[in-house]
Amino acid sequence: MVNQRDREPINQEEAQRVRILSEALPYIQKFAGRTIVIKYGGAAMKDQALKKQVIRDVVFLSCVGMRPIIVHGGGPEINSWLGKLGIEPQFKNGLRVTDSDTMDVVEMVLVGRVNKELVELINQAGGSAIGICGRDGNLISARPRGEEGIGFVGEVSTINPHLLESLIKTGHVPVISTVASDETGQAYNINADTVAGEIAASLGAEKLILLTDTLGLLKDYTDPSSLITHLTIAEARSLIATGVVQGGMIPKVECCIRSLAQGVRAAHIIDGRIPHSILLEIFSDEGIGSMIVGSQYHY
Ligand SMILES: Nc1ncnc2c1ncn2[C@@H]1O[C@H](COP(=O)(O)OP(=O)(O)O)[C@@H](O)[C@H]1O
Ligand SMILES: CC(=O)N[C@@H](CCC(=O)OP(=O)(O)O)C(=O)O
Repeated sequence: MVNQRDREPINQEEAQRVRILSEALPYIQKFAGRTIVIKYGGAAMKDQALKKQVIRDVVFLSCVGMRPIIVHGGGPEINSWLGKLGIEPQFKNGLRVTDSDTMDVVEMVLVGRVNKELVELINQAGGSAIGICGRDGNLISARPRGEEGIGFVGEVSTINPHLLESLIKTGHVPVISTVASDETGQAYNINADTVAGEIAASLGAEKLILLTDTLGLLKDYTDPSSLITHLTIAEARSLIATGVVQGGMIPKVECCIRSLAQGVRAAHIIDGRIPHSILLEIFSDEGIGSMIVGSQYHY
């Protein structure tokens, strides 16, 4: 071991490392014990190296005393398995048309593959993940969305947060697939953004973070320099009404608004393609991507 008096003076690289660690302290203190719901979308899951960084970020949050929960998607992987089985994926208003065969594939892919891979990666990175779907512990009761010709697409009827509360209190990281059943046991396919928003609301989460494949909310989504960094619920509603927010971004903004109205403190739409985007969001004042807040929020 080097005697302290013989040690070289701290070099620039070490100084930088120490500064970064020291700057993290106020955020660790602010968010320790707080629940952070992260929706990890299939679009941001395509790159295996990035996926491992997302997982490390989640394990980091858990190790410093925060309570992360992952709600995952997996749309591209479902499409790929449907293709292997000769079934053409179909969508209506961004939601998958889910007949009985498609429902079986959705459940097999989300619960059997995507969920277990994420659980495995978290555990390999030193965390303790538990994979569940809406059916486990009566977490989510589903009801049909009831739109003509859309099949077994569901929406959340109720959330029972007790199982999640006991898992996060004991340091586990719940990893949730968004398949749930109704009172007859019929399975439904629910959009993962919607589920993440409802879970965040039911737990009074500190933050809802939606990881996707765009910088955040853009005024003009062909122009990256038009990123909207901060906005209120009212401004978010007007972006939908004026058509600035379109397609797959509509359910994201809607679930942010719904969760904020039910007490979540801040909702973030961030770019999962940026390495360590979760840490960049949580451990800096400026954050990244777009942050939507309720009117009572103080920066
Ligand atoms: N105003 C906007 N700002 C940014 N992206 C937008 C906007 N309006 C629509 N989009 C689209 O929404 C997409 C994200 O939704 P989606 O593809 O459903 O993501 P995920 O698979 O992560 O759930 C973006 O890639 C972008 O094409
Ligand atoms: C009803 C509906 O569309 N369900 C989605 C559920 C998965 C999901 O939301 O995945 P992403 O977040 O990767 O898009 C689907 O079947 O693709």
